[in-house]
Amino acid sequence: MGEVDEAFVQALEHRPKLSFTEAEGIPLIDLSVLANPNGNIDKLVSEIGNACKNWGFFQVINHGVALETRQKVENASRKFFAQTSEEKRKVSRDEKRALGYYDTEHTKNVRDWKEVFDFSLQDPTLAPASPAPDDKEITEWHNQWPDFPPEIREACEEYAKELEKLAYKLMELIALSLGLPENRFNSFFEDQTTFLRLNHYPPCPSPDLALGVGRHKDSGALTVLAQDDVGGLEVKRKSDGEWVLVKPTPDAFIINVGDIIQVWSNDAYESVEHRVMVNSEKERFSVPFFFNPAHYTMVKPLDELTNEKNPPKYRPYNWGKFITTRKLSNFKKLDVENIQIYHFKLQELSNKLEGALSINS
Ligand SMILES: O=C(O)CCC(=O)C(=O)O
Ligand SMILES: [Fe+2]
Repeated sequence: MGEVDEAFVQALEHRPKLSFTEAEGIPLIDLSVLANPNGNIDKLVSEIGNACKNWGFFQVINHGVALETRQKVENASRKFFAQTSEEKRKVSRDEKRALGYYDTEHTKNVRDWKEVFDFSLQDPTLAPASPAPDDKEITEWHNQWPDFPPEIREACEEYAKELEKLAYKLMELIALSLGLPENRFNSFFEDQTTFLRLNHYPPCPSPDLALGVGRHKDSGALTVLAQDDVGGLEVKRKSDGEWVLVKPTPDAFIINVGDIIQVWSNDAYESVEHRVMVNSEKERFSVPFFFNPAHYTMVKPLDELTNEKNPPKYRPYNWGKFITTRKLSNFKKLDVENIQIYHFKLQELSNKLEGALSINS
């Protein structure tokens, strides 16, 4: 099949299997008890803790986000992506503008079969001007709203606010599940760098060779994802390393632990690899909400979760510098692996550190 450009072709070992065996899927958690002021949340906290520990991924239902709010974004997203490239490129992301439309993202140096539109929850969002460790200059990320469809801005802003409430609730439940006070994580998000992404995966002539998104872990704290009814998201099951399809569940959100929770929890909860398969017939849409802390956050294992027997497994890293290093890497092909949390891991892999730091220079 010569129809897919070489840039999209995955190495043999990373190509998707197009037939699946029926496998145990990620946990489904009912959040309805949160709507009841006298509800006992102990059972819920333990379900969330088990899901974070054993899977790093789960779905939630009865989450309090109105279906209409979600549908408005999905409809606006369909209308936006149905336009010509020329129209979409009027709001392009580039080295200077961190947010907007983009269709050449690479994951692990292979191009993804997708196009995206990024916008941040807080407009503007403050972030470092460059990845250089000594550069203290701060810049503002501004949203770039397209003219069409006219309702896209309001739909996205309303959705982002609703999702933020859900993300805080989930972080509170995760804090409780780690034996921490409910509000332990809240202050990290005061000047948050949270952003949302409209993903469009067009039909692909060779779904056996390319991926919508190559295998990766999410680098932020927590991801709350809405997927449509097409399916394609696969999660690497912790118990046996098999890729498991996350079957679409109507009106559910898919939640996953990101790298920052992994570090905060000192590996009690792990960020899990996932990827997106594409489909030769159907296009697919999804909307992740990436809940990310303030740029000045020094990410490190929480003092309460470490002690002499369980010493910190990571040295602190600056979240703003991490994310700007990642963003910049989208615009130049790296000859080294992109920055990853294991580069900050103590003891193990310390020789990898040199390679990671050279990205910054
Ligand atoms: O589209 C999806 O289902 C997941 C996308 C994803 O993993 C990401 O954008 O980080
Ligand atoms: Fe992801």
